[in-house]
Amino acid sequence: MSRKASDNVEYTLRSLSNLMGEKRRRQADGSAGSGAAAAAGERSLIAAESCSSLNSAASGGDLERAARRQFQQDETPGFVYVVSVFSALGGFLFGYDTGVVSGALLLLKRELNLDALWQELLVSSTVGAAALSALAGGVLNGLCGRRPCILLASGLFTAGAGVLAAARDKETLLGGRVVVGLGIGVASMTVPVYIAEVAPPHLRGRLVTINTLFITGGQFFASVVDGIFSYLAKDGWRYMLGLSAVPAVIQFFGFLFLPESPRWLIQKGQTQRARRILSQMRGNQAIDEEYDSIKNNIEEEEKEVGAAGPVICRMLTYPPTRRALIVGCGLQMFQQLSGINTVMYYSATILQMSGVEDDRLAIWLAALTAFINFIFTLVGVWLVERMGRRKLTLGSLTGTAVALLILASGFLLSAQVSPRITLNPSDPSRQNSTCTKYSYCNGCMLDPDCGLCYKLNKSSVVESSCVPVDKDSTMKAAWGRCSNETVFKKEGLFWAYNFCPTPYSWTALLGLILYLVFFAPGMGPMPWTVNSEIYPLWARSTGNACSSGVNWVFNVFVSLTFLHTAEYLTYYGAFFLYAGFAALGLVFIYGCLPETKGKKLEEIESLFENRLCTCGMSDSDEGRYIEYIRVKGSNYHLSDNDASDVE
Ligand SMILES: O[C@H]1[C@H](O)[C@@H](O)[C@H](O)[C@@H](O)[C@H]1O
Repeated sequence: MSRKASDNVEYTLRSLSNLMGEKRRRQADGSAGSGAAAAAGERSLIAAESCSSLNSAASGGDLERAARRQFQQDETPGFVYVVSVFSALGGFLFGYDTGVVSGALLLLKRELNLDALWQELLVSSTVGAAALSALAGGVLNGLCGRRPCILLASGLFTAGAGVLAAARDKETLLGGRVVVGLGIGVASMTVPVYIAEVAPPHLRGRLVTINTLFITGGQFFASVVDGIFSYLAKDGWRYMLGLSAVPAVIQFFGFLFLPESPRWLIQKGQTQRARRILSQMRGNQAIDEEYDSIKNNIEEEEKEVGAAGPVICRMLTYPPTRRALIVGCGLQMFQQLSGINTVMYYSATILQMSGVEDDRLAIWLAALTAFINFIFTLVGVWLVERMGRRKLTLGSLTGTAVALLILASGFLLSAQVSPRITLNPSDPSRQNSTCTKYSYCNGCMLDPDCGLCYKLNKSSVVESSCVPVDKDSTMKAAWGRCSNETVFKKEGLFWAYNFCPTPYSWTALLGLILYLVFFAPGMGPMPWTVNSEIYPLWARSTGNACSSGVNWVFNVFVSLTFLHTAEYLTYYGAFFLYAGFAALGLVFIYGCLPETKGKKLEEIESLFENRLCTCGMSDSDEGRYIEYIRVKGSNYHLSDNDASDVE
């Protein structure tokens, strides 16, 4: 089954064009002349061959013109983009439905009187359901194909949005959130696979990364919708939760007209349909070679791995797929362990900590955070085919780890200069409260039931007291000086829930911004992109199901443990811990993640033939651009050093 890259030969004038461009650049440098002559003498590669088309274009000018003409004609048809964008609506819904709930909860908890447990249930039920359905999605994808799974996901999104918008009680809401979660899980594992399978190799990274762009776009859009409808105290949450039906319906109807993945069809023996769809996706480009390569690959796979036993067992017993699975799941695990969702969730507090007093402003600034995540994912779309997956992921995770250290240091410095509590007012209802036991703001801040009421003298905190927070709104105290928002603000009092006002708060803000700038282009999208390409066809659905499942399981794990981790290790401890995970992830990625840029899906398996985690050793080869050119049945392997041979 293993195919050496050199077996997958490609006759490509585009490569010639690239090589000639390189040659021209060298000539312009004035240094190419002698080198070119020597190299040409050594291997008069192309000229010596009897390829009539090349011979007829013997002069460099003709050849170049022919290459350019071919290059211009080889344009990717718009259809591939249409298909990718329609599929990526699944990513948008994933982002929207995971992002919108925080704003909806602010309104819901008042209207339906939700306690902490119910709020927690409404958030984690979706993520938990997504974990389960991502795992089940593997079987569905293998049996029914990618298209029915995308249709199923959009159906679930639509149904879930309808139930949520019309819900009369919390139980119905819970049901709706579970249905939406089932849709998210199926979409999160199917969409990247589908896009990777229809995209041409040179655009695959970019098109799959667009799916993550849609995820972060969905999160941004959700935060804007939350901001807008937060002004509508009654039923605002119905609009927030119901709006996702719009893109879901668009995707559903769009996909009724869009095709199945040609690779899946070939695997199922529906070769005529597969050929038709493949040529639709490739426009004027010849598809024979790609078609044969996919077909041969499937046949070889069947011969070598056999079809007996569950796919996951076959994957685990066959070393290349076992290694790919470890890399894919490892990437997803480290994505979540670097704390993205905690940082996003916590952004409003970090912003408040840095001096944003107004609650509404904090909501809008949280939308700004989501916007930074979105815009820098766009940078990733731009970079992925330039830098390649490996360098982009390594660079991104290094920056993420440094940003986490800055974020943690911000919290650490703030904790060290944590204001002292100087006033201890007694509860008028004489109820016992834990809040009075804290002598410093730091302890008060970590207790979810308490907040700090204080005044400012220049920039120092004075007359501070730790008092219970109002059960309905974390923006004010349950009783005392800070219990009436309009009055206490007029009197020059401030209320801090979840944070302590200190002169170092800006460090945390800097850490937050740097975190998003570095995380979003690489660690955000690459785990999804890489997973969509590293498994051979027979293992692709199962591989993606497992790795998406790992992503969701760690997502739940990190979100559920954050508050406890912060309680035991304090905030800075929690962020130092994430920085530690990011550092471990760096070692893992440096050692184990091979470069998949520009390779055909069928070639990628050969990257996992060597022992696991030996990629770091071959880093020096990475920059070399390798082209395989078939000239009348012969295979030539040209490194960039051979560019001069072409003319
Ligand atoms: O790739 C995405 C993206 O980075 C999102 O912002 C994040 O919320 C998801 O958990 C992650 O899987």
